[in-house]
Amino acid sequence: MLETPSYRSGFAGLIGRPNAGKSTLLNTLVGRKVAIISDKPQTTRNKILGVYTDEQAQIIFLDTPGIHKPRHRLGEYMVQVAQQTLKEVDVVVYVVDAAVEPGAGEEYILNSLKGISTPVILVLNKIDLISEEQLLRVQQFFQSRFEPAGMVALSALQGTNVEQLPPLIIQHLPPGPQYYPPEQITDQPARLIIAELIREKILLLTEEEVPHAVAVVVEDMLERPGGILYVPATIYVERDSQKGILIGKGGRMLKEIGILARQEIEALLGNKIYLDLRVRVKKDWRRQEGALRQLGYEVGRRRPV
Ligand SMILES: Nc1nc2c(ncn2[C@@H]2O[C@H](COP(=O)(O)OP(=O)(O)OP(=O)(O)O)[C@@H](O)[C@H]2O)c(=O)[nH]1
Repeated sequence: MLETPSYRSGFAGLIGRPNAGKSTLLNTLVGRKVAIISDKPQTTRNKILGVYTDEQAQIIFLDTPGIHKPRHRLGEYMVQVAQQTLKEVDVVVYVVDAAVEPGAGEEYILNSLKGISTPVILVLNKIDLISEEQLLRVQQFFQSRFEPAGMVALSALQGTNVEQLPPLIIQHLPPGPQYYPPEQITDQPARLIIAELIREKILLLTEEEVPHAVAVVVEDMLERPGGILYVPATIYVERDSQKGILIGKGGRMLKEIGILARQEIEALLGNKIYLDLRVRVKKDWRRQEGALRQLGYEVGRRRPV
């Protein structure tokens, strides 16, 4: 993990109408894996779309559900989630299709931005399709509605000016560590899958009351020298007796769970891993809202650390 005093890292909320070119932009910025990642169903509120890393900073792009599809009937919840996300991120990246005249969809988004003090970077996309006059017109339209903290006209598809975007975002990020190894585009789906695999092994090896009382949280995925991925994971149970069963005599049960899970995870990731399993008791976690939230069973912002 790179951690220098001048390094910056933080969250960018990606917004824009459907078809504005958000995925294309992320693909150009971050790499081809992003599209695959965004296909995976995820339950987290703030889905990580991709992670951009360079020498100066790391930008974690978050999805903003509820803002992308203004035509859909939105529950109050979705609107709240969207607003909340916009407030919580360090910077908002608003992607616009400059090849279409701004209409009701953009007005909806502009409205959502009202009353939010987060800096907004305006991306006028698809400049390969339009004349300079049209670009100027679109630019004026947006500038008459709000004050962007930065603006760039680019073509996500052709890559024109795309390199100008990260510096605009980075200047709004706080100092912080590199949360993810540079080659890792996102680890959310991987973490969830690994947690499920561990849980599956527990179900296989234990019986009765234990399986239902178990929650598994993969705390991190860190690259260690030699290409080994260090994966600390916590198994939560409700009672001391369950903890005893899971650990087993002389730690045998936990070891067995670890071996079985590790084999499958290595096959899945194609990487050597060091699985560091711990068992913790969280009394009656299933009944406690706070505990549930902590375990990721409810909406709530979780920094990826
Ligand atoms: N000509 C041109 N086409 C682009 C550009 N960027 C994106 N597109 C095209 O616009 C369409 C929509 O792009 P996406 O990246 O899927 O848009 P999106 O905002 O992610 O759309 P949703 O997933 O519906 O929210 C695709 O056909 C892209 O190829 C660009 O810079 N120039």
